Amino acid sequence: MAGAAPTTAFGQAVIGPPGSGKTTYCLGMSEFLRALGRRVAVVNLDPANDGLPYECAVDVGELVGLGDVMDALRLGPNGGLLYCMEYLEANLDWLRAKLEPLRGHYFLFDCPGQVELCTHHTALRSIFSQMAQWDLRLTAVHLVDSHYCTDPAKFISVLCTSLATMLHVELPHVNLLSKMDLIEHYGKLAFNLDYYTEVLDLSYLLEHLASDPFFRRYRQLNEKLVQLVEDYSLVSFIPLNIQDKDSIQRVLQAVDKANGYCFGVQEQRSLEAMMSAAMGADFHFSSTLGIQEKYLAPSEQTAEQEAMQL
Ligand SMILES: Nc1nc2c(ncn2[C@@H]2O[C@H](COP(=O)(O)OP(=O)(O)OP(=O)(O)O)[C@@H](O)[C@H]2O)c(=O)[nH]1
Ligand SMILES: [Mg+2]
Repeated sequence: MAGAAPTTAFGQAVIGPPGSGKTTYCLGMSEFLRALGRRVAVVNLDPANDGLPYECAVDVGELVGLGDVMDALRLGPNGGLLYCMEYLEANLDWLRAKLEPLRGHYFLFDCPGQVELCTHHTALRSIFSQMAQWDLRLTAVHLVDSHYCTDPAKFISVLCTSLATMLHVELPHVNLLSKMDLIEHYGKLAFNLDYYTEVLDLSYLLEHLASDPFFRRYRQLNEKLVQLVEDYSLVSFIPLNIQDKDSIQRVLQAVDKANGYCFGVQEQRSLEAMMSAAMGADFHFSSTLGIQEKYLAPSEQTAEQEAMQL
């Protein structure tokens, strides 16, 4: 890797709110990367994740069990999960010993969905910064459900949490709008898609909110929040349809650029050339990535599923 020692490892820290699609992303991205010829190791850092759909190289559940913590310390799921992450932070030699034999792999870290872990709690950030000391160059891949584009107020809150996450996690960063295969089912968006992905002039969002009597009272607050996001001008999104290889390719190019992987000698050829060589027309994911029928856009449902619904 240009500028990278032979021991340098690369990977993605997959973060985002509960249900945003992190685990499904790790499955889809790992299949895509393996088709590209990368040796992939998926590491589960979410003690609440059970029934993992992917081949898990390291599972934090071997170190600390959320159920045990909740029982022993009489904590709820959220407090229990934060305790587990603090316990992992205090026992990083365990994680290092697990990762060492995987040198040469490309890592995907499937992280917990608690928003506070990415906006103000320090455990996850210090785990990432410790990994940087181990010469593991990560890109934070932050998933946000594209459903939030359907409501201006929700989109403003997503902009704020995305900005707070970027400033707190302190990693090269890519924001994704996930579940784009469902976007048409959410009804007509107020603006076209690149308004949301490029985060263009947010004053239009405010106009939209002002028309709602409930939000009219909070106009000044919304103006300040929008101004904060615009002042930093850090937030933008890449739309992701996890079942579409061109969509994943665009995400991977942004991720590889962010953490410097793309400047490496390992893949002299451009990613596109790698894709067409490795993918061909017949590349397909091994399953619907565990996306339950109820989440599948009708176009994705097979004929027999449709027949069953008649
Ligand atoms: N249609 C569709 N459904 C998806 C997609 N990604 C995830 N889902 C569904 O959304 C639900 C949540 O997905 P997960 O991958 O478990 O989300 P997560 O972020 O790991 O959730 P937590 O582990 O609870 O934080 C599952 O039922 C998935 O099948 C997608 O791209 N499209
Ligand atoms: Mg998950």
